[in-house]
Amino acid sequence: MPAQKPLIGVTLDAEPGAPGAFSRFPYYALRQHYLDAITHAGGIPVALGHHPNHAEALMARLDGLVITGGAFDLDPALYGEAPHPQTTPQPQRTTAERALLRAALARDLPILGICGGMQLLAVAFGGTLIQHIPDTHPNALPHEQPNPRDEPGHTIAITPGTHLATMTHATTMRVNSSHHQAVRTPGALRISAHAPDGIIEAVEHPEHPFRLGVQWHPEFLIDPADRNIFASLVETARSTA
Ligand SMILES: N[C@@H](CCC(=O)NCCCC(=O)O)C(=O)O
Repeated sequence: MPAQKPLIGVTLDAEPGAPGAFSRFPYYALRQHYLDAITHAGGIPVALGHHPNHAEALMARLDGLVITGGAFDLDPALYGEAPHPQTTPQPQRTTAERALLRAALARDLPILGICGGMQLLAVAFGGTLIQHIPDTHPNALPHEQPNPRDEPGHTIAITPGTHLATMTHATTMRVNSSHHQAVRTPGALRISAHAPDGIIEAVEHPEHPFRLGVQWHPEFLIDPADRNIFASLVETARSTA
């Protein structure tokens, strides 16, 4: 009997609703790329709403977790800082995602954090963030790339000997970029990729086979190695289900 496809939870963005928007009422939102990338890798994606009290029951039924990105920022109080003027928290989403992350960690599930999700993962392991790259890194690359997000914005160098290097079989990747913040210190995680300007582009847990955060959006599948990331997530979820 073929192995069952693993169920991979995927966090959602939330919009308040407005006349002329998708709905006048509050709604969840998510680009289709996320669910498509998991499906193409052999998993079954499951969209997760913002109900922290469901987190443990949900992760008990799921085999992995993807914490997606969004046009918002973590509350800097989570890493001991005062807010920067350019920092825009989304408390309801962060509360829900922190509960899902805690529940997934407690069950030793594979976790992929994408963009803002990488930042949440780093902070959960004691890391800190750069709240607004242009202020502290004036010579940085344009990490909010001017060209379309389905095109590469810059390259990254992958740290040899890391899980990211092993799963991608790559030393460099071409990635898109859509962020104004970045990981400043990785806490208990290790750095597995940098941009040419030194900005941290990936972090991972050194002992766990798949607790990975990436600053770019691999769900666009721009670089062939992006497919390896989702394949490794699904295979880890399948083998540990
Ligand atoms: N706080 C982060 C958020 C970056 C991020 O998740 N961007 C994604 C944009 C929307 C999307 O396409 O998902 C930062 O700005 O650094």
